[in-house]
Amino acid sequence: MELYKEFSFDAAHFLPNVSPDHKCAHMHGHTYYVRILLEGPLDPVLGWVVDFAEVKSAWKPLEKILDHKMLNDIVGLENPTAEIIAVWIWERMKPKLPLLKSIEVKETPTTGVVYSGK
Ligand SMILES: Nc1nc2c(c(=O)[nH]1)N=C([C@H](O)[C@H](O)COP(=O)(O)OP(=O)(O)OP(=O)(O)O)CN2
Ligand SMILES: [Zn+2]
Repeated sequence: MELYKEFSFDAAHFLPNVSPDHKCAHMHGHTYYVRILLEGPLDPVLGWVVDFAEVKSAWKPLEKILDHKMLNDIVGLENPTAEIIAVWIWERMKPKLPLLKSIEVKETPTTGVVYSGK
C-alpha cells in the first residue's frame, strides 16, 4: 500500500550556476509543493501503513527551515534546484520514515521532480 501526505512552503531562491541571462539567475519566489510518498504493508489491526501524523511530525522541522526563507542561505541548498531540494528533503526524512518511497517537489503547477533515493 502506498500513502502520501502533501505540504507546501514559500521561499525565495536564485540559481547561481545558470548563465546570467537565464531568468532563474535572478532572485524570485515559489510556493513549493512537496509530496511525501511511503510504501509498506497494511497493519491488520490499525488498518493503516503509517499514521499520517507521523509523516507530518517528520516534515515539520524541515518546514521550519525552509518556509519564508532564502533557500540559497541554507546549508546544502546553495544551488537550490528542485532536484537538489528533493534530495535534501529525502536525506533528512528517510532516517525518520524508513518506508519513504519518494519525494516530489513542484516549483510551479506544471514543473516538478520526483526523487526515489537513487
Ligand atoms: N530541471 C530544472 N529546471 C529548472 C529549475 C529546476 O529546479 N530544475 N528551476 C527553474 C527556475 O527555478 C524557475 O523559476 C522555474 O522554471 P519554469 O518552470 O520555467 O517556471 P515558469 O513558471 O516561468 O514556467 P513557464 O511555464 O515557462 O511559465 C528553471 N528550470
Ligand atoms: Zn525558481
